[in-house]
Amino acid sequence: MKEMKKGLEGVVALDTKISYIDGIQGILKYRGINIEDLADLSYDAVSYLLITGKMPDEAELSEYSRMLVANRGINGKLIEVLKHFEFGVEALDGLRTAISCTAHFDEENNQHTPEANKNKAIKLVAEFPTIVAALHRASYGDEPIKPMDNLSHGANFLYMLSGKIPTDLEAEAMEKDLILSAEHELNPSTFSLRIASSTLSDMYSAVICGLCTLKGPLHGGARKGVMDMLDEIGSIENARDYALGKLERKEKIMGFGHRVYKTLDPRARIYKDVARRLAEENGDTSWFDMAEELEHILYHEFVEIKGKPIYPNVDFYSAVVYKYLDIPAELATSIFAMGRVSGWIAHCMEQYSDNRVIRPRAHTV
Ligand SMILES: CC(=O)SCCNC(=O)CCNC(=O)[C@H](O)C(C)(C)COP(=O)(O)OP(=O)(O)OC[C@H]1O[C@@H](n2cnc3c(N)ncnc32)[C@H](O)[C@@H]1OP(=O)(O)O
Ligand SMILES: O=C([O-])CC(=O)C(=O)O
Repeated sequence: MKEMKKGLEGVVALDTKISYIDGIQGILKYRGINIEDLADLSYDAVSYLLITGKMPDEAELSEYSRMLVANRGINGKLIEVLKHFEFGVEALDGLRTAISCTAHFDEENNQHTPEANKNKAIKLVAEFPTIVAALHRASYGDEPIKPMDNLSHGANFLYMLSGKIPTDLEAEAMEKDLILSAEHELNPSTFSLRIASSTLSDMYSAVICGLCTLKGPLHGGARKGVMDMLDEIGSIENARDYALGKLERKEKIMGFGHRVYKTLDPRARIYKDVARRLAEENGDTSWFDMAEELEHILYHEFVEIKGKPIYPNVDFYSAVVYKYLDIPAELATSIFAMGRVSGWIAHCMEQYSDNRVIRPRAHTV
């Protein structure tokens, strides 16, 4: 039996054309394009790029956006189901069940043709924001707000959440958030989705595997963890004691560290810039200042204790962005999933297109 690598660290499990990470230099590309360049596009364009492998031309993008807009509405039966969820702690529990319901309502669910999969992909990308917003409103006894056709994917989500049209900067922040969250090679949720896809299970089931794996606090759940942590710290003066206390108790600090990046996650840099701009627009930079202080403290403390720094990951400044967008912490993981769903679908399709069942071995002790 070969050497066992705990947590599969450094193990290469498959070939992919979808994304590329250089964890030493801090480079991330989707389909060969740097994340810094993608961050200025629309989520629709990036979603199309991830799923089809090709940057859309004007006509292709307009047709893709038209199809997404046409599929934003959700089934009335689903809205009735959402009203029965007790929720307020982690919306992803409701989202997971809701996606399972949408599979029941889709007659193509168990059809495995490329055409059926293309239709499922559109429905999933289009419906995620509507479901998350409707779930949230239902938890307060409010009726869902109908999607607005002329708003971008991100801006429409913010509108469906609160009923207010977002400012230009808020809309830009939401689009960027979805783009930056959309894809990250063989992260845990994508890996679990690829395993499900490799058994030739259907796309909804594979996406639900992704959702369930994203939820954990060591993965996408860390974004909510950061929002809760910022609340707990409360003010910049408390940041040092909080960080030192955590390190002394050998507890993980949410939003820091990464299996692959040994330098700053390139997405964190973009998020930080957006968070700073939102703080300035808001006229209250306290969340941003507290986060930046924590980043500096941890960097220096890690150098002191472990001889190397620790950096914020994608979940750190995204949480600060959510604070300024007035997004409740319990929605953070579900909003991450709204972006990631395009990457998941791309991986599901890539697995189907050149499949071998994923089945490693265990070392029996
Ligand atoms: C979207 C995403 O999934 S991004 C990641 C989101 N998750 C988080 O933010 C949770 C906090 N971070 C972590 O738990 C980890 O850094 C992970 C899960 C992201 C990566 O885990 P691994 O690659 O297994 O690293 P591991 O946990 O072994 O950490 C290596 C060392 O750094 C320390 N370390 C890593 N992250 C942190 C952290 N956030 N806070 C404190 N110490 C940390 C570990 O204690 C360990 O120290 P040791 O060598 O003295 O034992
Ligand atoms: O790649 C990972 O392990 C986690 C991550 O950053 C992501 O999923 O975006």
